[in-house]
Amino acid sequence: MLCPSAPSERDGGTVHGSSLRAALIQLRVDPDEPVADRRERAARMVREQSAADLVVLPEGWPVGAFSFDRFEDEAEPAADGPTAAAMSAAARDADVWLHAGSVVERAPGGELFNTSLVFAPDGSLAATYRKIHRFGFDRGEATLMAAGTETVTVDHPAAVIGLATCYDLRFPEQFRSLVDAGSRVFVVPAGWPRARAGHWSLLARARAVENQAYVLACGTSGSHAGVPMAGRSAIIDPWGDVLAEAEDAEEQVLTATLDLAEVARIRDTFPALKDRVL
Ligand SMILES: NC(=O)CCC(=O)C(=O)O
Repeated sequence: MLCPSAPSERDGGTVHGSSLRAALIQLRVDPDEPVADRRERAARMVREQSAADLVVLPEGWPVGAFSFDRFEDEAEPAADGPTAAAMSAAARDADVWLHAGSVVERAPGGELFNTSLVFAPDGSLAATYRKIHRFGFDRGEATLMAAGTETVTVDHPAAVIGLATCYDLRFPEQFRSLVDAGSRVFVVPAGWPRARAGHWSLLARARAVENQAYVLACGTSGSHAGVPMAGRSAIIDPWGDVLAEAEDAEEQVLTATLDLAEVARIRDTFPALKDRVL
C-alpha cells in the first residue's frame, strides 16, 4: 500500500471509486491530560467514526507539536510504539482507513522524526511519512528532529492520497510532486498556531485550487506549551470551495463526502495542470 512517489501521469491517477466519506478529528491537546489518556480518548473517537472511509487525526497529538521539551521522553518507534498499537486496534475495530496524525518517532539510529502513520482497515500499517519541512528555523522541531526525504502517497481504494504535514503546506512543490504521483486527495495533519490561522486557511485552499485536488486539513484544538492552536480544520474541494470547516478551535469532528469524479471533471474542463511548463 505504501507508494513512495514515482513519476506518473501529470494530470491524474487511477480513479478507484467514486466517493469517500472523510472524518477529521480536531483533537484537543492540552498539558493537563496525560499522553496515555489522550491515546485512549483518540482511539475511542476513531472507533465512533465507523461510518467513514477515512478518519484523520492531527499532527503530533500524543505529546503536542510544540511540546519540544517532551520530545526526547515521549519519542516512540513508528511501527510498534504505543500510539501505533492503539491506532492499529482502533482502525481495525472501526473498519476504517486511519491517518493517525503524526508521532515523535525514535528511529532505529536514535534520531527523531515527525512521522505520520496510516493504517488500513485490517489494522496493518499501510504507510509512514516523515515530515520533510521541519518548522522552527533555528529552534524547536527544526533543531531537534531529522528531516524526511521522501514524498509518500497511499493507495486508498477510493483514490491515491498524498501526504504532507503542517509546515509542508507552505511548500507547493511538495504537493506538485504528490500530484505527479497521482494524488487526488491531500491529507495534511497539523498543529498550527492560532497566531497564523489565516495562513493555514489560505494555504490549504491554495493547495486545493492549484492542484485541483481535495484537501483534508486536520488541525489541533486547545493550547499546549503556551501556544494556542488554530483549529480551523477544513475539507476543501478541488475548486477551492470549503465543504466543511471547524467554526473555532474547539474539539470537534468534521465530516464530508468527497465526490472523486469531481477531480477528473475539474481537471478535464479547466485543464490548467496540462499547461505546466516547469
Ligand atoms: N507544526 C508546524 O509545522 C507549524 C507550522 C507553522 O506554525 C507555520 O507554518 O506557520
